[in-house]
Order: sequence, then structure tokens, then C-alpha cells
Amino acid sequence: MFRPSTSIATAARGFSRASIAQTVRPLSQVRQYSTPSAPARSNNTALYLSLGGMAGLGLWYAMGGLNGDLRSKIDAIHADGGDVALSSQEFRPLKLKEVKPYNHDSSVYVFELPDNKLSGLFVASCLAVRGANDEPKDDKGKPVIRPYTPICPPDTRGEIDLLIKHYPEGKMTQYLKTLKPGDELLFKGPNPKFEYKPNQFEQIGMIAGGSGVTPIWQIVQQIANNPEDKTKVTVLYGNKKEEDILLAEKWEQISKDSRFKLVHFLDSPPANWSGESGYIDADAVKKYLPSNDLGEKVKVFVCGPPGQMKAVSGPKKSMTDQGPLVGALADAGFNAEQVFKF
Ligand SMILES: Cc1cc2nc3c(=O)[nH]c(=O)nc-3n(C[C@H](O)[C@H](O)[C@H](O)COP(=O)(O)OP(=O)(O)OC[C@H]3O[C@@H](n4cnc5c(N)ncnc54)[C@H](O)[C@@H]3O)c2cc1C
Repeated sequence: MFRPSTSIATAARGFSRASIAQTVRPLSQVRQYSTPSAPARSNNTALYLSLGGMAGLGLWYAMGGLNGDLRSKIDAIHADGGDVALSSQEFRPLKLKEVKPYNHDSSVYVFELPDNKLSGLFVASCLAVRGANDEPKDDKGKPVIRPYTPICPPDTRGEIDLLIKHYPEGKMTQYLKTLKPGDELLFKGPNPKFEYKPNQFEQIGMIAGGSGVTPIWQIVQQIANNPEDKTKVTVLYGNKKEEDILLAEKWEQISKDSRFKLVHFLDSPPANWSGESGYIDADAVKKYLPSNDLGEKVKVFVCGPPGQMKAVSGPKKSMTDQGPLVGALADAGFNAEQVFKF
């Protein structure tokens, strides 16, 4: 089993980042989201699950939205509005509580959920974020909306923690840097991605790049928090440099659990690096990920920057279309049904 290299462990201890309150917790403290198998009518669920944008979400609801389990889940969230702070039908303001510097270009933004409420998120889903007062704006003058996946478990009450990497030219992330505690940001969600069910797959492969790791972490954390979930998970995580690795301390902790195997890839590794170097390619997929021969018993999740998505799986065609599977995963023998692109 892969164990984090000494250099990662050292980096994990050495980063001047804030401690993140929510960690892997025992089952007894975790609200369960496991549900029975999806009914036959949910043929289009995978299509709807990949919806990401607000226009897509509107269309999705207009078309009847979710079938089966996910429909009842979202309905339950809305019915349970008294205990849930957010809504997937409108943007609601949350107050910024604290900004904790994480590393050289990322910070954890802690937002307050009023009255110790839940966010309403489930695994895997994310939140759409926009600024108050219609700022920032895109090149056409429209408000910028971006998806973010909190790193805290979905059953967290009273706050959500967003780990956000700042891009020098990034419209939303540069705006976020201007926020001070007490300022408000608008949130809409949950925005469903993929309904994860414990033990649905024997093995899961995950390929992440940079800040694309947060949706991957959401599933990993869900499995780690559920000892009943026997799924074996292999995560291939690519970054430019060691100091860019997000959630390093969490990966170190997760690696002690025999269900998880983690392999770091760096474009520019330091001299003492014992992980992998270079991009995640077909050879790496064949070397580390579970075999495509497992058929329906294996699933691979991919979330990374555009260049990595192109090389590993091909991009999503649209919010509602995963697009053809090409690149390293196709070269390694996987088919489109075995892969989910965030
Ligand atoms: C489902 C989902 C969940 C996400 N969760 C998170 C999260 O929890 N934390 C987080 O930090 N980000 C997350 N992202 C990415 C986030 O939505 C934004 O794309 C990112 O914050 C950049 O937005 P921006 O407006 O600042 O940059 P933009 O103005 O959109 O782009 C600025 C420049 O940065 C480049 N760029 C944009 N995004 C990336 C990227 N991911 N990697 C490399 N280059 C990029 C663009 O090509 C452009 O040149 C998530 C994305 C998805 C699809």
C-alpha cells in the first residue's frame, strides 16, 4: 500500500495553514445518506446529475428533475427547510466568519450557517456562489457564478468551510480575497453531481488536479467516515509543486486507512521526492488504478483543470453531457459508463 512520502508528511506538518476543524469522524457522529438502489425509471439520472450551472438546474427541475432516490432527497431537503439554511432554488446570503490562510495561494473561507443549521449538501453535490451586489461581473457585465465544494462533511452544522485556491486573474477568487469577516456572499444549492451510495462499487479510482481535489475529497471523506463502506479507493492527485498540494494533512491521515491508496504526482518535484513525477497518463492509470475489467464494479471520478481533464478523460461537453471518453482513461481501456467527470 502506498504510504505518503516523508516529504509529504513533512510538508503536511510544515505548511502555515490553519487547522481545519472537521476531520474524519466515527460513524456514530455521521449523518448517513445511504439509500436503496435507484429504481428503473432513473435512466436519465446520470445526465441530470452532471448538471452544474444554474440554467442547467432550472432546466433540470423543469424537466421533472431528479428521479427516485435523489428526487426524494432534494424534496426532503426542501421540506426540511427549517433545519436547512440553503436552497437549490434561490441564492441566499451567508456571512463570512473567518478566513484562514492555508498555503501560498489558498485559504479556507468559513461561512456561518444561521441558527446552527445544515447546508443541505449531500455527497456528491456542490454550491453555486456569487457575490453580493452583483459583483464580480464577467466580460459581458453579468454576475460571475462559480461552483465550490465545501471540505467539511455535509452533516456539519453552523458553518461551511470552502478551501479556495486564488488565481491571479481569477474573477471570483480575486473578489473573494477582498471579503472581510462580516461580509456576505450568496450561495445556492445543493447542486447535485453524483449520488454516491456506500458499497455501490467494489473499487473507485479518482484523478484530481490542483483545486479540483475538493469534489474528490467530498466522496473520500464520506467513505472514510463510514466503516460499513468497504469500497477500495485509489486517488491519483497531480500538482505543480509540493507546496501546491491541498489537504495534505488529510491525505496523510486517510493513508492510514487500508481502504485508501494515495499517489501524488508533481510536475516539479523536490530533490527528495518519493512520489511520482510528471503528468497522470495512461501508464499511471494502468499502474495504479483498479482494472477496467471490473466492469460495473469500478468507477473513476475525474476533477481537474482543463488541461488535465483533456489529457485524462476529455472535457465534459456541457452541463448535461459528459462528452466522449478519450485520453489516458480510454487508452487504459475504460469505457464512458465507468467514468464520471465533475
Ligand atoms: C464541481 C466543482 C467544484 C469546485 N470546487 C472548488 C473548490 O472547492 N475550491 C476551489 O478553489 N475551486 C473549486 N472549483 C473551481 C472554481 O469553480 C473556479 O473555477 C475557480 O475558483 C476559478 O474561478 P475564478 O473566477 O477565480 O477564475 P476564472 O476567472 O474563471 O479564470 C481565471 C484563470 O484561471 C484559469 N482557471 C480557472 N479554474 C482553474 C483551475 N481549477 N485550475 C487551473 N486553472 C484554472 C482559467 O483558465 C483562467 O485562465 C470547482 C469547480 C467545479 C466544477
